[in-house]
Amino acid sequence: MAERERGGSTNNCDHSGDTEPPKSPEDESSERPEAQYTQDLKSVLITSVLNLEKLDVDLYRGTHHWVPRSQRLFGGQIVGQALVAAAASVSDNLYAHSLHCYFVRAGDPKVPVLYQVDRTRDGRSFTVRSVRAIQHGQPILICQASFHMLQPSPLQHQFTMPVVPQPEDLLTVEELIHRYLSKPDLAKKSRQGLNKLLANEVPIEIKPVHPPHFYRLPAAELRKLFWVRARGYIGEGNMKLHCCVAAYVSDYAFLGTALLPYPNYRAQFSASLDHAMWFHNTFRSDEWMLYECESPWAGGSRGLVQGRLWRRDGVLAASCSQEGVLRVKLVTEPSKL
Ligand SMILES: CCCC(=O)SCCNC(=O)CCNC(=O)[C@H](O)C(C)(C)COP(=O)(O)OP(=O)(O)OC[C@H]1O[C@@H](n2cnc3c(N)ncnc32)[C@H](O)[C@@H]1OP(=O)(O)O
Repeated sequence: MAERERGGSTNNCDHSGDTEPPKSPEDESSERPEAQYTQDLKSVLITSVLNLEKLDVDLYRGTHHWVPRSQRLFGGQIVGQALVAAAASVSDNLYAHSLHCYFVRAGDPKVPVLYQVDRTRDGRSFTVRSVRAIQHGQPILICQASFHMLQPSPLQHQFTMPVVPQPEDLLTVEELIHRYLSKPDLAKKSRQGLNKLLANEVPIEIKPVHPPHFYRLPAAELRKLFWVRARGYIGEGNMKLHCCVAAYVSDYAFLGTALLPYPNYRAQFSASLDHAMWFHNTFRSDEWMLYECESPWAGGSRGLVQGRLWRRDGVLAASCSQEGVLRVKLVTEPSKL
């Protein structure tokens, strides 16, 4: 990991000495042998994106890796970095259980983001942190994160994970794009669009359960299901870090779920307004998780989306919610992703 100056880095992603949360037998998920991981490159999410530079007590600086075409900062990056900053000031026996964020200004990809942490309260079992992400002297995100000491309880239930094909039986987005690109009759404009998508250096891997029809109007599909994991190796590490990675991942393509019932409309302007997450169980963000996304409501140029991140053994890892502004126009072609 590249060392940062001035007091080192926050996520200290190796965390090899960190205490891990106790595991129940169903928590033991080992889908890829450790030997195979070691051949992979370390995830850029932990070497760079979530590796904040510590400037002072409770003050950090984060830089950008992948910037979306909108040229505003990716919301998941800001939430993930805010959670890294918050987690740095809580003790090792506390785990993030929820966060609530508002995106109040568009992030500027030309300058870094400062994260200022307020130690709101240290309780007996719960600890709360407030984080302001700042650019040009003004907040772009306000985030509240709460951490909890593990406390066993007889109350325990969850929904059941949807039955879907396993990731090994599905293609990645890149493989799907290559398949389209191999079609000789593909229009030049479509080819250019797909090549642009390929050039995206998104640090996460995705396998859609229902492969998108990039250039045909899809049948109205109300639920989005895809397998997702961080690119590269993160390792058992500590659970706080996996939550930060999941926060990053959870915002990717999330708001688009609210457009699924409207294949004839394309977003002219879309931006997430808020983002909330609840962490339920231990998981590894560098292992395949099923992201089940649905939109219970849209109206008034806004849409609400809700998501569930499932471990592949059927354990509910996290739940997410987001509202976004969606200003659309009528089109004859569907969106490209
Ligand atoms: C989908 C990707 C997921 C993401 O990661 S998004 C990244 C994370 N989220 C964000 O960056 C959002 C940050 N927050 C913000 O930018 C602002 O708070 C937010 C949501 C724009 C609201 O700020 P306001 O000042 O109230 O802005 P606004 O809504 O009035 O204008 C925003 C742009 O929309 C335009 N607009 C306003 N009313 C419109 C209308 N009726 N029809 C079409 N366009 C309209 C308005 O001109 C403005 O455009 P522009 O930014 O000036 O180019």
